[in-house]
Amino acid sequence: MSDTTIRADAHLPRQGTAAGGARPVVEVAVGILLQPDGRFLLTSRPPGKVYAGYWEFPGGKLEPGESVAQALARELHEELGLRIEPASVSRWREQLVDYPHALVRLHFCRVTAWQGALQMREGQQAAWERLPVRVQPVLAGTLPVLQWLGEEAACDKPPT
Ligand SMILES: Nc1nc2c([nH]c(=O)n2[C@H]2C[C@H](O)[C@@H](COP(=O)(O)OP(=O)(O)OP(=O)(O)O)O2)c(=O)[nH]1
Repeated sequence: MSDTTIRADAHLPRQGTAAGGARPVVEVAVGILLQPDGRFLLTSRPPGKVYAGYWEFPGGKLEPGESVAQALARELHEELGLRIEPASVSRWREQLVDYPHALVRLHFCRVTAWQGALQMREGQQAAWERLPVRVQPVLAGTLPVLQWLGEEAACDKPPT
């Protein structure tokens, strides 16, 4: 778990804080679909959702009783028509993000195999990207992943 919470749009009021109690944490499963050549899949948030048009990794909220891997498999199928096997999913990092609309814990998973052709089932867009990414804007809670991928790529390079 990252020891820092990202506070997105800090100037905006937070929903769910009026009663003064602790804000519930919304658990979210997120998939980083990686091609052998290093490209990864970003999708745009569909019309009608908060931060519509922002780019993110595919995924969504856990339903009651679901594991992260189960939620990710369900979301990838619902949103993109892709099927994944648990063996091709590995939990990577977590990040807490404090948005005006919700406090979310993002469970980032690396996915190296999937079946099916991409279908944009929610009116979103998809792009196979490399660093630096061409699509904009990128969601605040998604930006750290780009930094982590960049750090990994730097570590993989031979010393000059
Ligand atoms: N999928 C995804 N969500 C992200 C990323 N980064 C990030 O901050 N988030 C946040 C945005 C949302 O607050 C939350 C995901 O919730 P969502 O509303 O998209 O989830 P969902 O698909 O289950 O939506 P719904 O059923 O309520 O329509 O996680 C990311 O890279 N991918």
